[in-house]
This record gives sequence, structure tokens and C-alpha cells, in this order.
Amino acid sequence: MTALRIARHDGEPEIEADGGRAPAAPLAAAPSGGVNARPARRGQLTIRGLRKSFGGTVVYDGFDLDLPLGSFVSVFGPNGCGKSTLINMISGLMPRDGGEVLYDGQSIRDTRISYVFQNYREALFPWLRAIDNIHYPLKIKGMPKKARTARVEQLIADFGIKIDLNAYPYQLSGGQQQAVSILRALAPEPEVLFLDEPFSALDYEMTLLMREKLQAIFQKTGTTMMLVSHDLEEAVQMADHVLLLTRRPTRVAALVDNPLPRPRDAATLIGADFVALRSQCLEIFQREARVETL
Ligand SMILES: Nc1ncnc2c1ncn2[C@@H]1O[C@H](COP(=O)(O)OP(=O)(O)OP(=O)(O)O)[C@@H](O)[C@H]1O
Repeated sequence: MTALRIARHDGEPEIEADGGRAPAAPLAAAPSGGVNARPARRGQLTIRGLRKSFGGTVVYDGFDLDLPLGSFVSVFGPNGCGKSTLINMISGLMPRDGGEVLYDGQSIRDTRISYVFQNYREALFPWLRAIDNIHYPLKIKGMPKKARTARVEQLIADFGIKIDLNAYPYQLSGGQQQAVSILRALAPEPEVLFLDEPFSALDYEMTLLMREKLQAIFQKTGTTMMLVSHDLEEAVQMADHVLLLTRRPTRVAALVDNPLPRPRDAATLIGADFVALRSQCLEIFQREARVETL
């Protein structure tokens, strides 16, 4: 198995899945530790005229969207509406048929991104110990070992999940493997972190824990996060903005703000404000998104 790299078809550079984008030059002035050593990018993510079809299936046709960078956005919608396709296109993993994606006026090429996949079993390098998986994206960027070690130790401390980091992936539970995968994605301090159903294969207890840990990192770093979720509770719990999509050809059904204070833990989920917000999203989903015939 080779490193997980996805070739781009639009003339832009390749992306290292789970590991951020390799910079043009080694990270000579790389941070020595801490997850908020670099300022998070602010401004707007601007999507204009996005188009994508697969064969005769039109998924996006003139899709426009503005999202504030530095916020947590959950993407929710009916099966097959194009949630993964959307984040794959705006992360640069998948070529667009047309349209423009700008991060604070800059192209994806000039934006550090990382990606966490649903299938952590395939995303982690099985021949590397957990700790070496996390080091990997920094190592290939040329960060000196001392700086790498400091950075990774700080990240692990901030994430706060106890894992035997000398273990190989197969020796870890699913939740631990996905935690390693998230830590690896965070190691290069992405400006934007994309997560495609990262917790869907985990049990509920582990899912709740991971939601809390990811939120803690988000609160500390202000990294823009875009999460695809099939779970409306999760989408609402995690988000500053819940992006509700329609059936294909896909439009924005609504962008619902979640102003509830963080951290939002399991207790939040039974609070009246949360339940009301979730119901609001569900109503929009049922009105705009459900299939008309079953
Ligand atoms: N590589 C591909 N080749 C052909 N069709 C594709 C490809 N990727 C996605 N599609 C189609 O595009 C549509 C959107 O797929 P996508 O996976 O983005 O939807 P989704 O909302 O994430 O789906 P799900 O809810 O099942 O996770 C679907 O009809 C899917 O079959």
C-alpha cells in the first residue's frame, strides 16, 4: 500500500489525505508546539457557480454559497444529494465541472487543508505505529524531529484521549484508530479540516467522546471545520452553521445558525434550546429534502 494521495485533475497540486498539503519548502520555521501556534484563517469561503455531474446525473448546477471561515459547518441532507461531493470539490480532492471556490479570496492551492475519512481502517498506514502515523505529515514536510515531537506531544495532550501510541493501528479500537486519524490530520495545523462522516462507524459512547474532543480542538484553534454527517443530532451539536441541502440537483435548503454555547456535551442534547434547533432543522429537511415517493 502506498501513501494515500489523490491526484488532482484541475492542474492544482496533489493533496495528502489525512495529512494536509505539502508546502513548497520545508517547514524551517515550523511551530515548536501547541495547536494554536498559527492564526486561523478568517474571511469567507466563497463558492460560485459550482457544477458537477456524473454521467447523466446532475448533482450541482450553478451552486452558490458563502461560509464564514473559522467556523464549524455541518453538512446535512438526503442520501445521495452530494454532501461528500461538495466537500471533495471544495477541498480540491475532486475536480469540478465548473465554478469557483475561494478561501478568503485565495485558491485552494494557497490554503492548508486536511481531510478525515469515514474509513479510518484504510486511511491509517498499517505498517506505522500510531505515533508514526501522526508524525507522518510533518516528517514528509521536512520538520525537524525535535519540533515534530513537541508539536505532536502538545496535540496529543490537547486532544486528551489515552491511546497506546506505540501500538499499530490493528491493535487499537475503532475509536482509537479514528482518534489517531484525526490527530494526524491536525498535525500540520490545517486552516480547513474536512471530515466525512468520521464517527459513523463508532459506537455511541465513543462518538459522544470524539465529538467533545473535536469541539475542544476547534475551540482552541479556530480551525475551519466542515463535517458531513448523516446524524442530525451530531450535525446540530457540532455546528456553528448547519448547511441543509436539498435533493438533486442540489441547492441550499437553509443555513441554520447554532448560537448555543460550547462545549456542547451529552447534556446539551436534551436541553430545550438544542431540541428546538434540531426540530427546526428537521422541519426544513422534511419540507425540502425528503424523497417524494418511497
Ligand atoms: N465517483 C462517482 N462516480 C459516479 N457517480 C458518483 C461518484 N461520486 C458520487 N456519485 C454520485 O453522485 C451523487 C452524490 O454522491 P455523494 O456521495 O456526494 O452523496 P452523499 O450525499 O454524500 O451520499 P450519502 O448520503 O449516501 O453519503 C450520488 O448519486 C452518487 O451516486
